[in-house]
Amino acid sequence: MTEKKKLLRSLAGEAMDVPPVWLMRQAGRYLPEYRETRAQAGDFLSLCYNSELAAEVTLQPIRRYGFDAAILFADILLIPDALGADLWFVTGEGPRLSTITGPDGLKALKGKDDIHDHLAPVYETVRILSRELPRETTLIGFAGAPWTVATYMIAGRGTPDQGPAHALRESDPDTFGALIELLTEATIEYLDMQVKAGAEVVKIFDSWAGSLKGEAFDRFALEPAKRITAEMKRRNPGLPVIAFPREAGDKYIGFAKAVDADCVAIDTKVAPEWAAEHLQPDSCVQGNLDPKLMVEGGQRLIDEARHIVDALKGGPHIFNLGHGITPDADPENVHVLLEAIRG
Ligand SMILES: Cc1c2[nH]c(c1CCC(=O)O)Cc1[nH]c(c(CCC(=O)O)c1C)Cc1[nH]c(c(CCC(=O)O)c1C)Cc1[nH]c(c(C)c1CCC(=O)O)C2
Repeated sequence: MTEKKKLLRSLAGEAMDVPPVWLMRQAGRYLPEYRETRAQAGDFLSLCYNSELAAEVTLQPIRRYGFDAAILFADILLIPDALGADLWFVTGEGPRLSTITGPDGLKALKGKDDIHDHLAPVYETVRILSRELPRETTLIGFAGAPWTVATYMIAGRGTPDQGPAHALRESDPDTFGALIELLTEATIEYLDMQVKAGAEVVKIFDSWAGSLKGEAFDRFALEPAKRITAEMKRRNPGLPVIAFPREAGDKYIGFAKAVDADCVAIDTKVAPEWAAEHLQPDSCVQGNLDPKLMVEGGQRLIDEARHIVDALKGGPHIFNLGHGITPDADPENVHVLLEAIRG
C-alpha cells in the first residue's frame, strides 16, 4: 500500500507533530543554482516559458532541502500575458504591463479559451515535474486571484495601495466587473489544465486581498475564489485547494468555509494562536513565519519556527512563510529552519 503524501494528509485534515513544510518562492534568487539557470534561460519570463528549465528550477530546492511540496515555477502574470496584455519585467523593479483603463482595453483581450497555446509550455512543465518529483513530494499548481491579477493589469505595475484598480472599480464598475469575470473564467481553464497535466493541489494567490474592505472584499476576493474552487472541484472531485487572501485580517474568519477551500494560508500579521482558535476548526492552516527571519537566522528563527509549530499542532497545519522568501535570505538558514521543525 502506498502511504498518502504528508502534505495531502494535512490538507485532508490530519494534525501532525511534525507538519509538512514548503516555502513560498522556494525556487528563486536566494539560490545560486536558480540564478545560474535563469541566466541560461536569458531572463525571468523566458525561464517561465522554458519547460525543461522551469522544471529544473522547481526541482532545485527539492533536491537541496527535501521539502514536502514543490510549487510549479511560473508567475501569476502569465495569465494577462496569455490574454494578450504586454508583459515584461524590469530588473530590480518588477513587472510592467500594458494598462486597462476602460472598455477598449478590455475588448482587446482574448477570450478565456484562447489562452492555452500561449500557456502550453507551463502545462508541459507540470508534466515533466509529475514524472520527475520524488514519490513523497506533492506538486502544487497555482494562479493569481482575479483581484490581484487585475491590480497589475489596471495599473500596469505593482502599486503600494492598488490605487488605480480601486479607482477603476469605483469609476467604471462595468469594465472592472467584466475584467474580474474574464479573469475568473480564464483562471478556471488555466488551473484545470494544470491539474490535467499532474498538479495535485492548487493554490490561489490573492496577495492584495487585504486592500479590499467590507462588501468589496466579499464581491472581489471571496466570491471569485469561491467560484474558482467550486468549478475546480466539480471538474476534479477531491482536488485540494489552498486559498491565500493575504492580509485579510478579520476577513480570514470563515473564509475557507465560505470558499470551500481545504486550507487557508496566513500572512505574518496573524498570530498563530489566533489562527488555531479561529481558522483551524474550519480548515488546514498554512503559514506563517516572517521571511525576514530567513535573512536573520539564529536562535530567533529557531524559536519562532517552534512557536508556530506548537501553536498549530492541535489541528492540520502546513508550515510555510507568511510571504515569499527574499533574495537576501541565506540558503543555510533553510537547513536551520528544517532542523527546528523536523528535529
Ligand atoms: C504578486 C505576485 C507575482 N507573482 C506571484 C505573486 C503572488 C505572491 C506574492 O505576493 O509574492 C506568485 C509567484 N511568483 C513566482 C512563483 C513561483 C513559485 C514559487 O516558488 O513560489 C509564484 C507562486 C516566481 C517569481 N516571480 C518573480 C520572481 C523573481 C524574478 C527573478 O528571477 O528575477 C520569481 C522567482 C517576479 C515577480 N512576479 C510578481 C512580482 C511583483 C515580481 C517581482 C518582484 C520580485 O522580483 O520578487 C508577481
